[in-house]
Amino acid sequence: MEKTEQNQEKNYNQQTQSQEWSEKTNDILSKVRQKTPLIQCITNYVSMDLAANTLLAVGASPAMLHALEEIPDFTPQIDALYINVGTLSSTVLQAMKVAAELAVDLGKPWIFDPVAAGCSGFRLRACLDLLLLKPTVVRGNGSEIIALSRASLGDTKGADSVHESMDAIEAAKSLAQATGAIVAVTGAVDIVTDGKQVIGANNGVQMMQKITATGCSVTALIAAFVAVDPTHPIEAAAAALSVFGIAGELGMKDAKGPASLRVNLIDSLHGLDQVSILQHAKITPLS
Ligand SMILES: Nc1ncnc2c1ncn2[C@@H]1O[C@H](COP(=O)(O)OP(=O)(O)OP(=O)(O)O)[C@@H](O)[C@H]1O
Ligand SMILES: Cc1ncsc1CCO
Ligand SMILES: [Mg+2]
Repeated sequence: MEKTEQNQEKNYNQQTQSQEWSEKTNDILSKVRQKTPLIQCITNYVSMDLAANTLLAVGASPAMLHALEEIPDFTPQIDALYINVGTLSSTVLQAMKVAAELAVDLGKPWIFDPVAAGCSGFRLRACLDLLLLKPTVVRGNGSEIIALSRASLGDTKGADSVHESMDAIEAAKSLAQATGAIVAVTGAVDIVTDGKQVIGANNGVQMMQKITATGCSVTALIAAFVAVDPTHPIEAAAAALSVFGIAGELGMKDAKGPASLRVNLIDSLHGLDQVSILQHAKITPLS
């Protein structure tokens, strides 16, 4: 086959794969709207409002219940558990561990956001302990995923990343291999890996970094997507990342800055339809 023909075939295959990913994304969002999964969120105080509104906007039911005493009654009722260590304390860490163990025992997915993992010994140890409890998906920024994969304190700026997501691809792959979790890294390009294949989701706008807890909220969204498609967590994670990014792109059109984008993001998520998803989703295999 000639080189131009080979290139044409490669382009055709890539376009077909992208189209299939867009359709998958639309299907999973439709399932969330139909099934309205209940998501228990043990998350940080900063993110509670935006994460709950993100879940409601796509049709899921958020429940921000984090008391240890409530876990035996409540966790059996949920469709997925979301754990985020953003404003960690020893009390809430205990509740996180008990809830994660129970979710695993009950066969329910749990999704982990290791905010600022490389910032302090207490936080790093807590994150490494939680990883041993077998999360279905881990989603962090570049610095968080690099710190976890090296199991060491590292270059980071609190909850903000000092790394590009693409710089964390190898770290994400080795973390996925070591833990058995699907690992997602957000940034200019979001990536998702099971340790072998790497999928890129290329939606979103830079201004999303200027709204606190957008990362926490997209992890909550991943939990809702995995809740309705628990046997395909890599697809569910890529779809959630793309959907959140598309909502950011649409919301940016008449935003004046981060505050109006925050409002528009929720409106766009709520109004997202098949046409917008098929037109805007940019998910492609990177390897
Ligand atoms: N440069 C960028 N261009 C486009 N989208 C971006 C960019 N940077 C981040 N995003 C998007 O912003 C959202 C949050 O990602 P980010 O990596 O900032 O998470 P985070 O650092 O964990 O945030 P937080 O801790 O505030 O919750 C994701 O949906 C991501 O795709
Ligand atoms: C700013 C901040 N600090 C702890 S959690 C959080 C929200 C973004 O991760
Ligand atoms: Mg974060």
